[in-house]
Amino acid sequence: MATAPIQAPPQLPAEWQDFWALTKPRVLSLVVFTGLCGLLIAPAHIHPVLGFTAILCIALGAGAAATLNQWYEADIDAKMKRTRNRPLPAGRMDRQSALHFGVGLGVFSVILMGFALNLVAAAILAVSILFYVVIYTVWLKRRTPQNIVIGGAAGAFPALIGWAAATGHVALLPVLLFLLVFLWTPPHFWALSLFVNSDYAAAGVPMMSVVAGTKATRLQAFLYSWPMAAVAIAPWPLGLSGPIYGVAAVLLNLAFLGLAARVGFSREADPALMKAERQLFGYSILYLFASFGILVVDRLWYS
Ligand code: HEM
Ligand SMILES: CC(C)=CCC/C(C)=C/CC/C(C)=C/COP(=O)(O)OP(=O)(O)O
Repeated sequence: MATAPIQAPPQLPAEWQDFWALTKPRVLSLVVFTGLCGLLIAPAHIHPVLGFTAILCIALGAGAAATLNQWYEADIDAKMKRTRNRPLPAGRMDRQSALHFGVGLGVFSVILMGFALNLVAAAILAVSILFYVVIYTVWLKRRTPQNIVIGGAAGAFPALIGWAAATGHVALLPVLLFLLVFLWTPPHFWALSLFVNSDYAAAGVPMMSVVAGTKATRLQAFLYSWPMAAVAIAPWPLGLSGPIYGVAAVLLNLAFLGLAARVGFSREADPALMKAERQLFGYSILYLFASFGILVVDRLWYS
Protein backbone atom coordinates (compact mmCIF):
# COMPACT_ATOMS: atom_id res chain seq x y z
CA MET A 1 0.00 0.00 0.00
CA ALA A 2 1.40 3.38 -0.96
CA THR A 3 1.88 5.75 1.95
CA ALA A 4 0.98 9.40 1.63
CA PRO A 5 3.88 11.82 2.12
CA ILE A 6 3.88 13.43 5.56
CA GLN A 7 2.67 17.01 5.24
CA ALA A 8 4.91 19.64 6.80
CA PRO A 9 2.95 21.60 9.40
CA PRO A 10 1.78 24.91 7.94
CA GLN A 11 4.23 27.66 8.86
CA LEU A 12 2.85 30.40 11.07
CA PRO A 13 3.21 33.93 9.69
CA ALA A 14 6.39 35.58 11.05
CA GLU A 15 4.47 37.88 13.39
CA TRP A 16 2.60 34.95 14.94
CA GLN A 17 5.86 33.12 15.43
CA ASP A 18 7.04 36.05 17.52
CA PHE A 19 3.93 35.95 19.71
CA TRP A 20 4.49 32.21 20.06
CA ALA A 21 8.14 32.83 21.07
CA LEU A 22 7.02 35.30 23.74
CA THR A 23 5.30 32.45 25.59
CA LYS A 24 8.64 30.51 25.97
CA PRO A 25 7.05 27.38 24.47
CA ARG A 26 9.84 24.94 25.39
CA VAL A 27 9.73 25.81 29.07
CA LEU A 28 5.94 25.77 28.83
CA SER A 29 6.03 22.10 27.81
CA LEU A 30 7.22 21.06 31.28
CA VAL A 31 4.92 23.56 33.04
CA VAL A 32 1.92 22.15 31.15
CA PHE A 33 3.06 18.58 31.79
CA THR A 34 3.30 19.10 35.57
CA GLY A 35 -0.12 20.78 35.50
CA LEU A 36 -1.60 17.86 33.55
CA CYS A 37 -0.08 15.36 35.98
CA GLY A 38 -1.53 17.29 38.95
CA LEU A 39 -4.94 17.01 37.30
CA LEU A 40 -4.60 13.31 36.43
CA ILE A 41 -3.54 12.17 39.92
CA ALA A 42 -6.36 14.05 41.66
CA PRO A 43 -9.02 11.82 43.22
CA ALA A 44 -11.85 13.24 41.13
CA HIS A 45 -13.49 12.54 37.81
CA ILE A 46 -13.42 15.51 35.53
CA HIS A 47 -15.08 15.73 32.11
CA PRO A 48 -12.36 15.60 29.40
CA VAL A 49 -13.50 18.93 27.96
CA LEU A 50 -13.15 20.58 31.36
CA GLY A 51 -9.79 18.86 31.90
CA PHE A 52 -8.58 20.19 28.54
CA THR A 53 -9.84 23.66 29.44
CA ALA A 54 -7.95 23.59 32.74
CA ILE A 55 -4.67 22.65 31.01
CA LEU A 56 -5.31 25.30 28.35
CA CYS A 57 -5.74 27.90 31.11
CA ILE A 58 -2.45 26.85 32.73
CA ALA A 59 -0.69 27.09 29.35
CA LEU A 60 -2.21 30.49 28.57
CA GLY A 61 -1.45 31.80 32.08
CA ALA A 62 2.15 30.63 31.96
CA GLY A 63 2.51 32.02 28.41
CA ALA A 64 1.13 35.33 29.64
CA ALA A 65 3.62 35.40 32.52
CA ALA A 66 6.52 34.60 30.17
CA THR A 67 5.36 37.37 27.80
CA LEU A 68 5.17 39.95 30.58
CA ASN A 69 8.59 38.82 31.82
CA GLN A 70 10.02 39.58 28.37
CA TRP A 71 8.10 42.83 28.13
CA TYR A 72 9.68 44.01 31.38
CA GLU A 73 13.23 42.84 30.78
CA ALA A 74 13.84 43.58 27.11
CA ASP A 75 16.77 45.77 28.22
CA ILE A 76 18.68 42.92 29.89
CA ASP A 77 17.63 40.39 27.24
CA ALA A 78 19.32 42.68 24.68
CA LYS A 79 22.63 42.31 26.52
CA MET A 80 22.69 38.51 26.65
CA LYS A 81 23.73 36.28 23.74
CA ARG A 82 21.13 33.66 24.71
CA THR A 83 18.22 36.11 24.65
CA ARG A 84 19.13 38.96 22.32
CA ASN A 85 17.24 37.46 19.39
CA ARG A 86 13.91 37.44 21.25
CA PRO A 87 11.17 39.47 19.51
CA LEU A 88 11.46 42.58 21.72
CA PRO A 89 15.25 43.06 22.01
CA ALA A 90 15.63 42.17 18.32
CA GLY A 91 13.17 44.96 17.50
CA ARG A 92 10.71 42.72 15.65
CA MET A 93 7.81 43.68 17.92
CA ASP A 94 6.78 46.84 19.73
CA ARG A 95 6.49 46.80 23.51
CA GLN A 96 2.85 47.78 23.56
CA SER A 97 1.77 44.78 21.48
CA ALA A 98 3.63 42.47 23.86
CA LEU A 99 2.07 44.16 26.89
CA HIS A 100 -1.46 43.91 25.48
CA PHE A 101 -0.90 40.29 24.48
CA GLY A 102 0.48 39.35 27.93
CA VAL A 103 -2.19 41.13 29.97
CA GLY A 104 -5.00 39.94 27.68
CA LEU A 105 -3.86 36.34 27.80
CA GLY A 106 -3.35 36.42 31.59
CA VAL A 107 -6.74 37.95 32.37
CA PHE A 108 -8.49 35.61 29.93
CA SER A 109 -6.82 32.51 31.41
CA VAL A 110 -7.82 33.38 34.99
CA ILE A 111 -11.42 34.30 34.08
CA LEU A 112 -11.86 31.16 31.98
CA MET A 113 -10.45 29.02 34.80
CA GLY A 114 -12.82 30.69 37.29
CA PHE A 115 -15.92 30.19 35.15
CA ALA A 116 -15.16 26.78 33.64
CA LEU A 117 -13.45 25.13 36.62
CA ASN A 118 -13.46 26.76 40.03
CA LEU A 119 -12.31 29.80 41.99
CA VAL A 120 -9.57 27.97 43.91
CA ALA A 121 -7.79 26.99 40.68
CA ALA A 122 -8.35 30.47 39.23
CA ALA A 123 -6.94 32.13 42.36
CA ILE A 124 -3.78 29.96 42.37
CA LEU A 125 -3.32 30.62 38.65
CA ALA A 126 -3.59 34.37 39.26
CA VAL A 127 -1.10 34.16 42.15
CA SER A 128 1.42 32.23 40.03
CA ILE A 129 1.24 34.73 37.16
CA LEU A 130 1.68 37.65 39.58
CA PHE A 131 4.44 35.80 41.40
CA TYR A 132 6.47 35.27 38.22
CA VAL A 133 5.91 38.78 36.88
CA VAL A 134 5.89 40.96 40.02
CA ILE A 135 7.83 39.06 42.70
CA TYR A 136 10.43 37.39 40.45
CA THR A 137 10.81 39.59 37.35
CA VAL A 138 10.16 43.09 38.70
CA TRP A 139 11.23 42.78 42.31
CA LEU A 140 13.83 40.08 42.95
CA LYS A 141 15.63 39.26 39.69
CA ARG A 142 17.73 42.42 39.55
CA ARG A 143 18.20 42.74 43.30
CA THR A 144 19.33 39.50 44.94
CA PRO A 145 21.09 36.23 44.13
CA GLN A 146 18.21 34.55 45.99
CA ASN A 147 15.94 35.66 43.10
CA ILE A 148 15.24 32.20 41.75
CA VAL A 149 14.99 30.54 45.17
CA ILE A 150 11.98 32.68 46.09
CA GLY A 151 10.73 33.64 42.62
CA GLY A 152 11.03 30.06 41.43
CA ALA A 153 7.88 29.28 43.40
CA ALA A 154 5.93 30.61 40.40
CA GLY A 155 6.89 27.61 38.31
CA ALA A 156 6.00 25.21 41.13
CA PHE A 157 2.28 26.05 41.15
CA PRO A 158 0.99 24.23 38.02
CA ALA A 159 0.63 20.79 39.66
CA LEU A 160 -1.30 22.43 42.48
CA ILE A 161 -3.48 24.23 39.92
CA GLY A 162 -4.18 21.01 38.02
CA TRP A 163 -5.20 19.24 41.23
CA ALA A 164 -7.35 22.19 42.37
CA ALA A 165 -9.03 22.38 38.95
CA ALA A 166 -10.15 18.76 39.33
CA THR A 167 -11.09 18.79 43.02
CA GLY A 168 -11.77 22.40 44.03
CA HIS A 169 -9.26 22.20 46.90
CA VAL A 170 -5.62 21.46 47.71
CA ALA A 171 -4.18 18.49 49.60
CA LEU A 172 -0.88 17.10 50.88
CA LEU A 173 0.22 15.34 47.66
CA PRO A 174 0.02 18.41 45.37
CA VAL A 175 1.67 20.48 48.12
CA LEU A 176 4.57 17.97 48.08
CA LEU A 177 4.72 18.34 44.28
CA PHE A 178 4.81 22.11 44.70
CA LEU A 179 7.73 21.71 47.13
CA LEU A 180 9.45 19.29 44.77
CA VAL A 181 9.48 21.79 41.87
CA PHE A 182 10.33 24.62 44.28
CA LEU A 183 13.43 22.77 45.55
CA TRP A 184 14.28 21.47 42.05
CA THR A 185 14.48 24.98 40.61
CA PRO A 186 17.80 26.06 42.24
CA PRO A 187 19.85 23.08 40.99
CA HIS A 188 18.03 23.24 37.60
CA PHE A 189 18.83 26.88 37.13
CA TRP A 190 22.20 27.21 38.86
CA ALA A 191 23.62 24.36 36.77
CA LEU A 192 22.66 26.37 33.66
CA SER A 193 23.76 29.71 35.07
CA LEU A 194 27.27 28.35 35.65
CA PHE A 195 27.87 27.91 31.95
CA VAL A 196 26.11 31.11 30.87
CA ASN A 197 27.62 33.10 33.73
CA SER A 198 29.32 35.66 31.47
CA ASP A 199 25.93 36.48 29.90
CA TYR A 200 24.39 37.33 33.28
CA ALA A 201 27.51 39.26 34.34
CA ALA A 202 27.35 41.30 31.10
CA ALA A 203 23.68 42.13 31.75
CA GLY A 204 24.37 43.05 35.40
CA VAL A 205 21.93 40.43 36.74
CA PRO A 206 23.01 39.35 40.25
CA MET A 207 22.62 35.60 39.70
CA MET A 208 24.27 33.44 42.36
CA SER A 209 27.05 32.42 39.97
CA VAL A 210 27.89 36.09 39.33
CA VAL A 211 27.71 37.28 42.95
CA ALA A 212 28.94 34.32 44.99
CA GLY A 213 31.16 32.74 42.34
CA THR A 214 31.38 29.34 40.74
CA LYS A 215 32.42 27.31 43.77
CA ALA A 216 29.65 28.52 46.11
CA THR A 217 26.98 28.13 43.40
CA ARG A 218 28.07 24.56 42.66
CA LEU A 219 27.93 23.69 46.33
CA GLN A 220 24.49 25.26 46.79
CA ALA A 221 23.10 23.40 43.77
CA PHE A 222 24.30 20.19 45.43
CA LEU A 223 22.88 21.14 48.84
CA TYR A 224 19.41 21.93 47.47
CA SER A 225 19.29 18.52 45.82
CA TRP A 226 19.05 16.77 49.21
CA PRO A 227 15.77 18.27 50.48
CA MET A 228 14.48 17.99 46.90
CA ALA A 229 15.19 14.24 46.92
CA ALA A 230 13.58 13.84 50.35
CA VAL A 231 10.40 15.60 49.21
CA ALA A 232 10.37 13.64 45.94
CA ILE A 233 10.52 10.28 47.70
CA ALA A 234 8.14 11.26 50.54
CA PRO A 235 4.84 10.29 48.81
CA TRP A 236 5.85 6.61 49.04
CA PRO A 237 6.44 6.30 52.83
CA LEU A 238 3.48 8.64 53.39
CA GLY A 239 1.22 6.21 51.56
CA LEU A 240 0.38 8.73 48.83
CA SER A 241 1.93 6.59 46.10
CA GLY A 242 2.72 2.95 45.51
CA PRO A 243 6.05 1.20 44.92
CA ILE A 244 6.13 1.91 41.18
CA TYR A 245 6.64 5.59 41.90
CA GLY A 246 8.58 4.90 45.12
CA VAL A 247 11.28 2.75 43.50
CA ALA A 248 11.50 5.03 40.44
CA ALA A 249 11.80 8.09 42.70
CA VAL A 250 14.66 6.51 44.66
CA LEU A 251 16.54 5.72 41.43
CA LEU A 252 15.84 9.07 39.76
CA ASN A 253 16.95 10.93 42.87
CA LEU A 254 20.10 8.85 43.35
CA ALA A 255 21.08 9.78 39.80
CA PHE A 256 20.25 13.43 40.51
CA LEU A 257 22.33 13.43 43.69
CA GLY A 258 25.21 11.75 41.85
CA LEU A 259 25.25 14.38 39.10
CA ALA A 260 24.79 17.19 41.63
CA ALA A 261 27.71 15.82 43.68
CA ARG A 262 29.91 15.90 40.57
CA VAL A 263 28.90 19.54 40.11
CA GLY A 264 29.26 20.36 43.82
CA PHE A 265 32.79 19.02 44.03
CA SER A 266 33.90 19.77 40.48
CA ARG A 267 37.11 21.78 40.02
CA GLU A 268 36.51 22.48 36.34
CA ALA A 269 37.11 26.16 35.71
CA ASP A 270 36.67 26.52 31.96
CA PRO A 271 33.02 27.41 31.11
CA ALA A 272 33.40 25.76 27.70
CA LEU A 273 34.14 22.45 29.42
CA MET A 274 31.54 22.51 32.17
CA LYS A 275 30.41 19.03 31.34
CA ALA A 276 28.99 18.12 34.77
CA GLU A 277 26.88 21.30 34.85
CA ARG A 278 25.50 20.68 31.36
CA GLN A 279 24.65 17.11 32.32
CA LEU A 280 22.91 18.17 35.53
CA PHE A 281 20.89 20.83 33.67
CA GLY A 282 19.82 18.38 30.96
CA TYR A 283 19.07 15.66 33.47
CA SER A 284 17.03 18.07 35.65
CA ILE A 285 14.49 18.38 32.84
CA LEU A 286 14.32 14.66 32.14
CA TYR A 287 14.06 14.05 35.89
CA LEU A 288 10.97 16.22 36.33
CA PHE A 289 9.20 14.79 33.27
CA ALA A 290 9.96 11.26 34.49
CA SER A 291 9.04 11.83 38.16
CA PHE A 292 5.66 13.35 37.34
CA GLY A 293 4.94 10.89 34.53
CA ILE A 294 5.70 7.85 36.69
CA LEU A 295 3.63 9.24 39.55
CA VAL A 296 0.62 9.36 37.21
CA VAL A 297 1.22 5.77 36.07
CA ASP A 298 1.55 4.68 39.71
CA ARG A 299 -1.63 6.43 40.86
CA LEU A 300 -3.65 5.10 37.95
CA TRP A 301 -2.23 1.59 38.43
CA TYR A 302 -3.06 1.37 42.13
CA SER A 303 -6.38 3.22 42.02
C1 HEM B 1 12.94 30.92 38.45
C2 HEM B 1 12.98 29.68 38.03
C3 HEM B 1 13.62 29.26 36.72
C4 HEM B 1 14.61 29.86 36.02
C5 HEM B 1 15.36 31.14 36.35
C6 HEM B 1 14.79 29.06 34.81
C7 HEM B 1 15.67 29.38 33.80
C8 HEM B 1 15.83 28.67 32.67
C9 HEM B 1 16.65 29.08 31.58
C10 HEM B 1 17.42 30.38 31.54
C11 HEM B 1 16.59 28.12 30.65
C12 HEM B 1 17.37 28.13 29.34
C13 HEM B 1 16.70 27.96 28.12
C14 HEM B 1 15.66 28.96 27.77
O1 HEM B 1 15.87 30.17 27.87
O2 HEM B 1 14.59 28.50 27.28
C15 HEM B 1 15.70 27.10 31.13
C16 HEM B 1 15.37 25.98 30.44
C17 HEM B 1 14.31 25.19 30.78
N1 HEM B 1 13.52 25.30 31.88
FE1 HEM B 1 13.86 26.51 33.42
N2 HEM B 1 13.96 28.00 34.84
C18 HEM B 1 13.21 28.08 35.97
C19 HEM B 1 12.21 27.24 36.34
C20 HEM B 1 11.67 26.29 35.52
C21 HEM B 1 10.46 25.57 35.81
C22 HEM B 1 9.61 25.75 37.05
C23 HEM B 1 10.26 24.74 34.77
C24 HEM B 1 9.14 23.78 34.55
C25 HEM B 1 8.55 23.12 35.51
C26 HEM B 1 11.35 24.93 33.83
C27 HEM B 1 11.50 24.21 32.67
C28 HEM B 1 12.53 24.39 31.79
C29 HEM B 1 12.69 23.61 30.57
C30 HEM B 1 11.78 22.49 30.07
C31 HEM B 1 13.82 24.13 29.94
C32 HEM B 1 14.44 23.63 28.63
C33 HEM B 1 13.98 24.48 27.51
C34 HEM B 1 14.72 24.12 26.24
O3 HEM B 1 14.70 22.95 25.87
O4 HEM B 1 15.28 25.04 25.68
N3 HEM B 1 12.18 25.87 34.33
N4 HEM B 1 15.25 27.44 32.37
C1 LIG C 1 1.10 28.98 35.71
C2 LIG C 1 2.26 29.89 35.67
C3 LIG C 1 2.04 31.33 35.63
C4 LIG C 1 3.47 29.37 35.65
C5 LIG C 1 4.70 30.13 35.48
C6 LIG C 1 5.66 29.16 34.90
C7 LIG C 1 6.90 29.81 34.49
C8 LIG C 1 6.86 30.51 33.19
C9 LIG C 1 7.95 29.69 35.32
C10 LIG C 1 9.18 30.37 35.16
C11 LIG C 1 10.28 29.50 34.69
C12 LIG C 1 11.31 30.22 33.88
C13 LIG C 1 11.51 29.88 32.48
C14 LIG C 1 12.04 31.14 34.36
C15 LIG C 1 13.01 31.80 33.46
O1 LIG C 1 13.64 32.72 34.18
P1 LIG C 1 13.98 34.07 33.48
O2 LIG C 1 12.71 34.72 33.10
O3 LIG C 1 14.89 34.80 34.36
O4 LIG C 1 14.77 33.52 32.20
P2 LIG C 1 15.30 34.27 30.93
O5 LIG C 1 16.66 34.72 31.28
O6 LIG C 1 15.29 33.17 29.91
O7 LIG C 1 14.34 35.37 30.63
